[in-house]
Amino acid sequence: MASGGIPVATAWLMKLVIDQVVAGTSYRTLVSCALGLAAVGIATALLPQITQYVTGELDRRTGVATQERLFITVGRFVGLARFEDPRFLDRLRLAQPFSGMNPNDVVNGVLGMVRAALTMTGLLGALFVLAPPMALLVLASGIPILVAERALSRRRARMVWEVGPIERREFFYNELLSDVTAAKEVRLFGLGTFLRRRMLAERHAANAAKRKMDRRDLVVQAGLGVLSALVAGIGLVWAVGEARAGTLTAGDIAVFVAAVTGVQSAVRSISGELGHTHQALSLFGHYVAVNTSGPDLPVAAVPRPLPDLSRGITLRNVWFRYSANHPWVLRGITLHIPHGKALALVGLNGAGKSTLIKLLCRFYDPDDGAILWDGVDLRDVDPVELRRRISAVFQDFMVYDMTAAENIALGDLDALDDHERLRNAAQETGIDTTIGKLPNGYATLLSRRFFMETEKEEPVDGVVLSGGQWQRLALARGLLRGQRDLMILDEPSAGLDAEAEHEIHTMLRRHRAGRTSLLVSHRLGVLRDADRIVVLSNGRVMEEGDHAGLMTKDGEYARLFNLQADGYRSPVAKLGEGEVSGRT
Ligand SMILES: Nc1ncnc2c1ncn2[C@@H]1O[C@H](COP(=O)(O)OP(=O)(O)OP(=O)(O)O)[C@@H](O)[C@H]1O
Repeated sequence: MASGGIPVATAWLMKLVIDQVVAGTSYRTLVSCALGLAAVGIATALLPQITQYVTGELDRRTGVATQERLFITVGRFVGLARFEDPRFLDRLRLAQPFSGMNPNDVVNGVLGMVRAALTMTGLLGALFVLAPPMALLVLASGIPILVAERALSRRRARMVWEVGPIERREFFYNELLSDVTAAKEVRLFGLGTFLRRRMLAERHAANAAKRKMDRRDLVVQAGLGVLSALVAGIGLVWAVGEARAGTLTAGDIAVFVAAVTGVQSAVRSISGELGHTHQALSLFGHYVAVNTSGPDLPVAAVPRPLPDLSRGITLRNVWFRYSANHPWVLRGITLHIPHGKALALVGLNGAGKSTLIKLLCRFYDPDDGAILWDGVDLRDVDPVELRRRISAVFQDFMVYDMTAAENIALGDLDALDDHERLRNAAQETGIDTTIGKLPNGYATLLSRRFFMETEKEEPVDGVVLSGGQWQRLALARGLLRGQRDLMILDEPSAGLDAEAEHEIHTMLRRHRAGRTSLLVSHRLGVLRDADRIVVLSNGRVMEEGDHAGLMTKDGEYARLFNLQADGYRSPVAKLGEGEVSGRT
């Protein structure tokens, strides 16, 4: 605000100094005016620095507050569907501070406009005193500037939204080219050039949209600049004529020139700020839209209490598809997971096993039918409470770039500082000895993406585990959750060697004895002792029974089981033996 008044004060004090010099007033008065001018000069020098610091601090504070609020909202989404919606992901990207969203920009824009309006009003006042028609002309010349800037900022906001998906794809290729997991295939299959070209194609597409916008900006701004110069030129010619006729003093001319250029620059500044504020508001709009997007799955206002599981979980005619544009994945599934028993799900790839598990965790709701926990519909209970009762090891478990202790503790954050519990879980899955041998034991960073945080001056590298070791660690994370009502194991031994698989399954068998569990594995041998085996095919229950019963029935389960068993028992196929020999 203070800096808004400075140009006005400078122009007016300047006029006084010039007029007094010309009129030959006393030295004392002249000095006091000059001192006033000097004081304004000091303020002119200091205010931009102070403003810059204050703006920076406001940016930092609003940045923290908005990021925190945004991720509290994102954390409240119960299901997964939003994270699979490209439109939502675009919006989420634009709502984040790194994409330029900063609510403080709105505040700064408004303050900037007020500041410029203050300057403009002061200078216009001065201009009006000297030359009323000129004041009106300058004011009128501001109108096209305002209209043009508003149209430009609307266009720019639309462009930012349209470029969003393009930049997200570019980021995806960028990540692929710098990610160590992707690096193997990228190098072996020679994908570097292909991916780089795709990344650059996205960049070119984004640049083309921005260039088009900048060109439009250039043409409009140049036109506005010429218009302003014309108005100032007309004014100057008029002022010189008036001065010659003796109507204007030398000081008047000084203030006139300062006022015309000052008013014009204030009008430009107002319209520029208007454009920035409009853009900041439209980015802020994405932030507001995410924050007010409401729950992704309906949550009961007064959730029903979730009883301790005593009878079991029932799926009653469950139909599900990922969206109206996707095919049905589950087509009328009805099955019961009895309390205290182990139920195994078997089926070919894509049969719907993992989908069924996701519904049990209520990451999605069935489109039709219901899932009942001791008779209570999952839709009626608090999802946080439901998940507290479940322990799970997913097929695509997470590998966190954190320490070994943290990687296990993420299964139950209460155990973060409970070394005893972490070790017990690690011992159960046979990973304790491996962790013990790491350079920093449980405090070893299991990643080479960052350096370890140690006391040492020199940076210390993290450690990389093998696939099977990670699998054991993920299992330890699941087991850390202890005695939950339902234990879900989706391919818990996929990466393990034969010995480890046997050892882990013996341990899991012991662990799940008397507990309700759901198992999924393509290695049918490890499922054979489940209390009940359900064969899914194309989203339907095809067969159901125990191992012996299903083998006697000689249906799909028996076919798959025998196929796998034959693979182990039958001698190596003769065909091709000759071709293979001699090759490495
Ligand atoms: N997030 C998703 N969005 C859309 N379709 C999906 C999604 N996840 C899975 N599908 C589709 O649902 C079907 C069932 O997938 P699901 O992962 O449940 O199979 P699965 O029986 O677990 O298979 P697998 O044995 O290969 O793990 C597949 O056709 C798959 O393409």
